[in-house]
This record gives sequence, structure tokens and C-alpha cells, in this order.
Amino acid sequence: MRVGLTGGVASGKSTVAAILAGLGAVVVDADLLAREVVEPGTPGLAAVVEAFGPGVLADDGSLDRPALGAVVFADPDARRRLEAILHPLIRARGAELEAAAPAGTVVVHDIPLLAETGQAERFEAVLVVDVPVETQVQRMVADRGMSRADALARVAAQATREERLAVATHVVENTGTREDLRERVTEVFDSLVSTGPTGR
Ligand SMILES: CC(C)(COP(=O)(O)OP(=O)(O)OC[C@H]1O[C@@H](n2cnc3c(N)ncnc32)[C@H](O)[C@@H]1O)[C@@H](O)C(=O)NCCC(=O)NCCS
Ligand SMILES: Nc1ncnc2c1ncn2[C@@H]1O[C@H](COP(=O)(O)OP(=O)(O)OP(=O)(O)O)[C@@H](O)[C@H]1O
Repeated sequence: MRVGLTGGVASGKSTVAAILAGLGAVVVDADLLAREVVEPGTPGLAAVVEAFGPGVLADDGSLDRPALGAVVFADPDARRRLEAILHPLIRARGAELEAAAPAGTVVVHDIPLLAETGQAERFEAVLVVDVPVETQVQRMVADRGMSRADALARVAAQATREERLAVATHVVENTGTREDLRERVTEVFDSLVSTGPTGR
């Protein structure tokens, strides 16, 4: 079964993905792949430098992620150019990892921009991790040391809560404790495995 997992920045997707992995799912993490495809020496990194200039490289030749983030989260055109380079590479690698998963496993694709990129129909079920914007911002500021303005810029670069909820087959609210989250995710996983995906 192919399951999509999405949610706004800092909503708790990685936490949900880790719980699902513990329950036996194979997780394909788009954020991780987005890092893999721009590792030093890759065609992905070369293409990014070609498009954005050597100013997005750190002294050791790796991608300077904060520098590139400052550019693309302030400029939607720049963001689209970056996405046009990286998304095909990320998708191709995700398909490879899925093909390598053992038969019969639940493969969960953790994709931050699933709603934005119109991918919902590719999945038998779509889990949306839902929190209020203020919770996203507080987590980015408290856990990642971001300024409030930078946190709000990331939120503004993404779909609204409503747009994401519109593609959900299962909503995972993450406004309670981590234990509440584990219970809800376990309930959703059990229902997917025992009764199959619903809602499509
Ligand atoms: C701009 C980059 C270098 C900033 O790196 P940084 O280490 O600060 O962030 P990281 O990659 O860990 O992403 C953290 C979160 O930011 C949000 N985010 C990342 N890219 C985007 C984007 N293009 N649009 C909206 N939100 C985004 C997502 O919620 C993601 O989970 C990086 O995010 C990137 O390469 N983005 C383009 C690739 C992409 O679209 N990734 C999203 C998953 S496919
Ligand atoms: N229920 C919760 N209670 C308190 N903190 C939480 C809860 N769920 C997640 N967090 C914390 O919030 C932060 C964001 O969670 P996580 O990294 O899972 O989100 P994400 O959606 O994967 O983020 P990103 O979009 O940046 O990849 C983390 O520091 C995580 O430990």
C-alpha cells in the first residue's frame, strides 16, 4: 500500500513518520532525499550552483542551506526555479526506494509539498498532520532557533491548512502530547492495515 504523509512545516511529520516506521512501515522521506540529491559532487548540486551562483556554497563545497533558504523563502520565483531542479530528482529517487521495499509493506512517502504539487491521487491514503499556524511558528522559533519572521516566511511558502485538509483521507491532529500523537497514529495505521485505505 502506498500512503502519502504531509503537513505544514514543523507540524510533526517526521515524528509521525518515525512512529509509522516503528509500526513496520517503510518511510521514504522527501526532505532527506532533497539533501541527498545535492550532496557534494552530485549533478543536483552543480545545477543549483549554475542557477543560483557560487554564493550558495559553503567554504567546504557543500550547499549552504541557510543561504539558499534566505533566497528562496523571500522570492517565490527563485523558489520555483529551485523546485524545478530538485523535485524531479527527489521523485526519481523516491520511486527507486519504493521499488526496493519488500512486497506487502506499507510504504509511506513523507512529502512536505504533497498538496502544493498535486500528488494526492498517487496515493491510496493521504495522512495530513494538522496543527494551528501559531504552533508551527512556536516550534520553529523554540526548537530551531529561527526568527519569527523566517518561520512565518516558510509558512507563507506553503499551502494553507484548509488546502492540505482538502486532500486528506486521514487527519492526524498534533495539538496534544507526543503520547496522544502515538495513539492516533497507531489507530490510523491499524485501520489502514486491517480494513485497507478508505476515502478514495
Ligand atoms: C531551501 C532549502 C535549501 C533550505 O534548507 P533547510 O535545511 O533550511 O530546510 P529543509 O530542507 O530541512 O526543509 C525544512 C522544511 O521547509 C519546508 N520547505 C522546504 N522546501 C520548501 C519549498 N520549496 N516550499 C515550501 N516549503 C519548503 C518544508 O516544510 C520542509 O520540511 C531546502 O529546503 C530545499 O532545498 N528546498 C527545495 C526542495 C524542496 O522543495 N523540498 C521540500 C520537500 S520535497
Ligand atoms: N505533540 C508534540 N508535542 C511537542 N512537541 C512536538 C510534538 N510533535 C512534534 N513536536 C516537536 O515539534 C518539532 C517539529 O516536529 P517534526 O520535526 O516532526 O516536524 P516536521 O513536520 O517533520 O518538520 P519539517 O517540516 O521542518 O520537516 C520537533 O522539534 C518535534 O520534536
